[in-house]
Amino acid sequence: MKTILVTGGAGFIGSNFIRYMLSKYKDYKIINLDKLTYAGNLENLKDVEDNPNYTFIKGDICDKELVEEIFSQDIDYVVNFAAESHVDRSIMDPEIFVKTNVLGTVTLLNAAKKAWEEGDSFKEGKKFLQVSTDEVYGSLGETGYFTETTPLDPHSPYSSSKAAADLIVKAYYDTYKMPVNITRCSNNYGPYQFPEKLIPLMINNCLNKKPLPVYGDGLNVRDWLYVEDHCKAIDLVLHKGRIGEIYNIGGNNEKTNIEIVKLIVAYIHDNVDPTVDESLITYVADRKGHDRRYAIDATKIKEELGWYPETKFEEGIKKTIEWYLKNREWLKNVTSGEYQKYYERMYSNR
Ligand SMILES: Cc1cn([C@H]2C[C@H](O)[C@@H](COP(=O)(O)OP(=O)(O)O[C@H]3O[C@H](C)C(=O)[C@H](O)[C@H]3O)O2)c(=O)[nH]c1=O
Repeated sequence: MKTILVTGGAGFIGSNFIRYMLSKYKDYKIINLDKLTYAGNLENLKDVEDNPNYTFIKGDICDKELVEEIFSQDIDYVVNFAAESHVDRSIMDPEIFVKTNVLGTVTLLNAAKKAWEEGDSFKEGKKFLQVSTDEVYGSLGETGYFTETTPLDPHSPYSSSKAAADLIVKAYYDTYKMPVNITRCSNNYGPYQFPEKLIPLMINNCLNKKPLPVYGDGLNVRDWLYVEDHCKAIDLVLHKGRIGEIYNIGGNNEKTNIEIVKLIVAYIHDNVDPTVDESLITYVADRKGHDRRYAIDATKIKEELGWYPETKFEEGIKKTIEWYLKNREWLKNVTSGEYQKYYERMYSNR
């Protein structure tokens, strides 16, 4: 029996992780601490809300009192998903990214340290897992891959805040020998992703026959990872990762943005609405400081823990689009109200 504190569990990756863990470990307790920002949604966990092993707490990881109170329970693992994660929003409004991503991480680390310390060391079997991103490494040219030893060179306020948090986590290992791991994943896709990110945004716009805004020349490259494969990797690192280590988690699946958009258009055209076609694609002003290419070398996690991305992209993207088609009500709910204002602000002057 283990108790895991999952932060940001009502978000995209966090909710997929909670679902995965509850179904795999019937005797694990999961506490989900989530602030329920615009991107966190309890609808994402409707199917598990009555599970006796699952508890939800609404709150901010920056709230020291609340976090310390949660640690009055015997927490074995922390998996810190809670983060402001959208690069474009970080360009418009950096402050909240530093607050949640950096200060929030330190608040969690401090509470875990206080609860787990035993004399000069830490109680057995505890771990703090920081979920990070390949964006901390910066941008690649046409060749090469990020390894765990690639120097940090973040460019956006978002990636800089994540790099700062990674360094704080590392400092707690270097200084206090706190049991930590850092994972750095590539671009995730799959069910429950908020439609500010490329794939669900394009699906939603196709379904509403709205222009498909492609930044710059559309040739930026991302390495796409199916969210369930990411959850499996985190589970492995949590249980078997060597203390103090960083693990890259990549999809081994590089695609240009325009390839992704055309693929979504073709799927919707062929399966849903034949009037949706590539004429919806609209090239718009580029993202400021837009990283050109991300590509991950995931040799370490494969060799040490036997993990590799199992889901082929063709299969994953099909499952993803079909999930959005089956969950149009969810899509409609998350894109009403505030989302419209965000969309106007983000795209009207591009
Ligand atoms: C929303 C949008 C995006 N794009 C481009 C910009 C990027 O080159 C690519 C993917 O953008 P997105 O914002 O979905 O994701 P990234 O900026 O690569 O970052 C994502 O993957 C990493 C790992 C994280 O850590 C971030 O949290 C996560 O948001 O599509 C467009 O061309 N048009 C659009 O409307």
